Amino acid sequence: METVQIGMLGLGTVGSGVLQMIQNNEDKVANVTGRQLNVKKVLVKHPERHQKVQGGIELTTDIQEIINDQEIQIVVELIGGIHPAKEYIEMALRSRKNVVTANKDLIATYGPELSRLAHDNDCDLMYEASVAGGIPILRTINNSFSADKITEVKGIVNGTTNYILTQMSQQGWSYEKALREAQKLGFAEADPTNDVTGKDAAFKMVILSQFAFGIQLTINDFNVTGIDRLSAFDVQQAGKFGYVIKLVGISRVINDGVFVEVAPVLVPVDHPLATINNEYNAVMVTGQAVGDTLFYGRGAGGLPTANSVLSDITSVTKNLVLKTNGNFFNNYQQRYIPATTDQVAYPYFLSITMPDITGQMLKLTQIMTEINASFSQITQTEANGIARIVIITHAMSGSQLHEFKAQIASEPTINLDAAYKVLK
Ligand SMILES: NC(=O)C1=CN([C@@H]2O[C@H](COP(=O)(O)OP(=O)(O)OC[C@H]3O[C@@H](n4cnc5c(N)ncnc54)[C@H](OP(=O)(O)O)[C@@H]3O)[C@@H](O)[C@H]2O)C=CC1
Ligand SMILES: N[C@@H](CC=O)C(=O)O
Repeated sequence: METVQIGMLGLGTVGSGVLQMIQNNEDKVANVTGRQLNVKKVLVKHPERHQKVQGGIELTTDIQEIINDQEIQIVVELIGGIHPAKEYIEMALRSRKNVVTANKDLIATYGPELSRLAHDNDCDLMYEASVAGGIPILRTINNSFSADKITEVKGIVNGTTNYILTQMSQQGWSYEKALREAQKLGFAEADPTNDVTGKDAAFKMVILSQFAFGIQLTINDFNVTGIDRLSAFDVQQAGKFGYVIKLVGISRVINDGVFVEVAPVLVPVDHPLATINNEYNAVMVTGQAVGDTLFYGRGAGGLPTANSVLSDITSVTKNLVLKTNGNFFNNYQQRYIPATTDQVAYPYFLSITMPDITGQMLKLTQIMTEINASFSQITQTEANGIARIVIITHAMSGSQLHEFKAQIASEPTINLDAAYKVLK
């Protein structure tokens, strides 16, 4: 049987998982594709850390050793970040090597440019693992929603923050301890800033929106809020109201436009997304014909993510056998029209603090009446010289929220600490 030679860039959490899967499952892969897979060379930064690598695999710190190797037909990029990953992928594609990557930062930022380069060189560029780790969501949207009109894609698409929120609420861990553990387990990015600030989830929503709606966004086109400023008080108070707080990405068609956001939201405890814990992710895709569908699985971690990388490697291999490489991974294209804030209506959780509560409830009621909004739940507490009022509103538009914030800002003794959407 012929062998397809692979050059891998990176041998960290995901790279090690890919190596393990290729070695453990070679019979099945050969049966399915008609080819043996062999990882011939691996690019790393610190070769001294990888002395235990076996199986005749050559370690290198020089990308040219992979690019100039005529036997290598597939380059698997698992180093992460934009540079030098972008340049390495460009070199590989220009050398007519097919590319598989798990790099959402890169695909969300330069996906169209790299896809065009791949196409121009008759090569595949596939990136199933870039969204929701082990959940096969991109191919599912491509293949199984090819005719249905998708109206919304939303979900929990970052494993690190979901792990942190779960440990904080279920084990009472501090934010710092939960983050350290997520790093140890290999869920977090090399620099976890993108995880906790919502940027990693935003990259994934850019890619999901492209697959679901054919639109090309950047993460600067929509609001991105992470969990790094979420307070333990708000998490507890949401629980008392019957909600859990999750970092949720939403991409939703409203009239002719699309509303996109990544932010902490309150999810009712009986909503399917409320039950997604630890590093698990879930993506809910709503189609006009099919209605709601839910895809659930591990969103981070070596082997789950490696499974998605392997699904791309086997797809590329089948294309090599059939000589059909060079098609776009996704070629749906529509113009992006952002939904206006007037059109986007959700109930809100508003967390408000003040030194003294006297007369403030009346003030808040007046503001809500002025902006034509109303409360559905409200609670007040006082501790350590700080009074807090927490409100859940009925649905209000983004413009009403904006007006509420403006009026609160003009009140010297009232602070709006948090305003989170509430899922229905
Ligand atoms: N971890 C996860 O759960 C998931 C990760 N991803 C994505 O997969 C990719 C890889 O992630 P992960 O495995 O966690 O990352 P790691 O940080 O664990 O591993 C990165 C690897 O890349 C190597 N590397 C980094 N920079 C260079 C460079 N300039 N030249 C050569 N080698 C380099 C490192 O080498 P060395 O070991 O020698 O230092 C290391 O082996 C990222 O794009 C990430 O976003 C996607 C889904 C889930
Ligand atoms: N850091 C990411 C890894 C997978 O994409 C996450 O936590 O989800």
